[in-house]
Amino acid sequence: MAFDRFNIDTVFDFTGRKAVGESTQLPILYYKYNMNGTMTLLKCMREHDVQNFVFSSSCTVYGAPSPDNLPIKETDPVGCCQCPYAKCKYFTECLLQDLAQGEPDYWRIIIMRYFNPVGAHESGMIGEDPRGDPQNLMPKLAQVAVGKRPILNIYGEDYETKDGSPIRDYIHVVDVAKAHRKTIKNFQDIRGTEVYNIGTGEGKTAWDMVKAFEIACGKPIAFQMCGRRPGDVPKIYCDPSKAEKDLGWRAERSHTQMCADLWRFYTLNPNGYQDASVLRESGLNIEY
Ligand SMILES: O=c1ccn([C@@H]2O[C@H](COP(=O)(O)OP(=O)(O)O[C@H]3O[C@H](CO)[C@@H](O)[C@H](O)[C@H]3O)[C@@H](O)[C@H]2O)c(=O)[nH]1
Repeated sequence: MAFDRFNIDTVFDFTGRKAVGESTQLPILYYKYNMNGTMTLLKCMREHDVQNFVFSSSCTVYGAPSPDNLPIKETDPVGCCQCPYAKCKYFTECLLQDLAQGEPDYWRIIIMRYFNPVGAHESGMIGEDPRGDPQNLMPKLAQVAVGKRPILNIYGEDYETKDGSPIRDYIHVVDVAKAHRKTIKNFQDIRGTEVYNIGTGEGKTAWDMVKAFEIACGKPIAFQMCGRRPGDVPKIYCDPSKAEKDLGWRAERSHTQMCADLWRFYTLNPNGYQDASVLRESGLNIEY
């Protein structure tokens, strides 16, 4: 087991399934993967005296916030969740709070509430390679652009937004990675749990992302308007100022850069990581 073989002081838990719509169809799978895995990990950590834990949570724990309550802060209410995926994140946050209350001088737990991470590393060598049918907007958009999928469904045209499509706080995945690096220096100041919003603070509609992606790939995206997707919230974006104050982190990359980097990854890797052995053998060393 890794805990016996290595001298571990901090665990980052990135595991789990992550599709809102899919979770409404497969709740047992979500409860099994997204909660049992983290519980087992925490048990092993305690047995091996590892105190520092960073949990990948999600903005979905805020449920569907009132438009008057945006941008959303870490202190705003959580738990009124719209789908099983979100409930698993919320229940795991509850477990972490309970652990910290039980042993306040032992655990040092950072909960990162990601908004919508998208994009790829600017080298075009590291990106998302979904197995099977992707559920999220950006990989689907990229698949339409490369011709792997005929058309993009746009879920909802009657939300109260400038173009009728839902608003999200899309954040470049490299900015998310950088936020994690910042946490490592901060554990000495943490007792119990600390929660951070990891977003840009700016809301974009699904249409904004489609238009930005069309510019990145230089071609129109075939689309069709569909009804609302179960479990979707109309509008959410965050106040990320706590992460800036405590961790010295803020998002630096725009939504146009997210699209450009994602498109570079797809054009350089049309078969995803099927060719990953080539990457390993090349001795690639990517700097963050
Ligand atoms: O084919 C698609 C897929 C999505 N959307 C819309 O695009 C937006 C974003 O959807 P998606 O990319 O699936 O993200 P979310 O449902 O907002 O949830 C994502 O973002 C959360 C916050 O980080 C994560 O916790 C979840 O894992 C992740 O699925 C939503 O308005 C969807 O309705 C479409 O219009 N068509």
